[in-house]
Amino acid sequence: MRIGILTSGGDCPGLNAVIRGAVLKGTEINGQEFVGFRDGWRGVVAGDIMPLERSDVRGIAKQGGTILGTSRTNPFEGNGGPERIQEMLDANGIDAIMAIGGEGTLAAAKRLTDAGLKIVGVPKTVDNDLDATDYTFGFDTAVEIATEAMDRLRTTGDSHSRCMVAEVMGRHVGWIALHSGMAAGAHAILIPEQKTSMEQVAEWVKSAADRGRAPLVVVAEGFTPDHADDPHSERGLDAFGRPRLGGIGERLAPIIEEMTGIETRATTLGHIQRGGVPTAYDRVLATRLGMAASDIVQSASWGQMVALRGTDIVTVGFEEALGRLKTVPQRRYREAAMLFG
Ligand SMILES: Nc1ncnc2c1ncn2[C@@H]1O[C@H](COP(=O)(O)OP(=O)(O)O)[C@@H](O)[C@H]1O
Ligand SMILES: O=P(O)(O)OC[C@H]1O[C@](O)(COP(=O)(O)O)[C@@H](O)[C@@H]1O
Ligand SMILES: [Mg+2]
Repeated sequence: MRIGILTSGGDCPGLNAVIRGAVLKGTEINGQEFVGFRDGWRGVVAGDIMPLERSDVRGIAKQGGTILGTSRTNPFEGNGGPERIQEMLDANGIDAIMAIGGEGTLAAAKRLTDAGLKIVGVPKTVDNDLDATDYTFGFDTAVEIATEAMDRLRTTGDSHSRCMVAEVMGRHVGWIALHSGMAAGAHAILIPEQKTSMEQVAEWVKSAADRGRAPLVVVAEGFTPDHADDPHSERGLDAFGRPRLGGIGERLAPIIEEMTGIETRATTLGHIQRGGVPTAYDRVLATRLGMAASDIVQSASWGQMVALRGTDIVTVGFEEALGRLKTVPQRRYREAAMLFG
């Protein structure tokens, strides 16, 4: 069996560990061969293929990014579509595709599988918002980076008696904000799932300042204040037509300063959260998912993806994977909010 691997959508730390896990298990145990598609579905549509042998994945588990490159190409557009892709696979002797990506990548994979292509999936999202898996690789690394940044913001905030606003990723869900904010002892955490008034934010900030603390406010980029209708976006649309988020922290800082009288500074962490080496936890999770993905190709489980349930790697269908976003439950938000202010 010859398998083509692709990574698609936004990158995150751990993608290379998945590739290595799949190639090692596949070549050493399952008798498989591998090639890589460059830049996600773009490489599939264009037949842009690179070698992927055991020696090509040496030492890459600790490398950030993806050695295959990524894109947000839609495989049904341009010269794409299931017939053309099947022709390309036949021409290159490729039997199956292993797609590593988020809900968009898996939606494309499902449509192609429904049309008869042999595809398995590995879930990828730094936001940790896929409901069919308990955790995704990259999330732990992002939380670790954000927490370290917030620890640093707190010492400079303390020195100047300022309020510090830290903006983290999280388009639809506030998992990175919730976990890094709790870890750093934030005085307010603002997430997309929870409408919050600026009066409430100002109250938390003043309460922390009254106790002699430099307030730390953590905000997810997808947070919508209760006076706005949509998340803040000022950078146009991405390749898939979605608004590019980011900048809400800079918007909130002057409002907080105005309402509290406390000098306030904002920092947007942005892509720093997605770059660099993955944590040990993410390397282990990604390696296990890659190994399991090789196994489900071996069992011809087309239309299935590997997932984490508790501490076990399991298999779920693409429909289930695409069914629902994993949002922060109210009870988790309320638990964190008990410590605000
Ligand atoms: N319904 C769909 N049909 C085909 N392709 C899709 C669909 N939805 C999303 N995509 C493709 O999925 C990819 C991006 O989605 P995803 O993997 O979720 O990553 P991200 O959320 O980081 O952008 C792109 O290649 C996009 O064109
Ligand atoms: O700058 P890019 O590559 O468009 O990505 C930014 C977006 O990707 C995300 O990190 C989500 O990506 P995931 O698909 O990994 O969950 C968002 O938090 C953010 O809005
Ligand atoms: Mg996504």
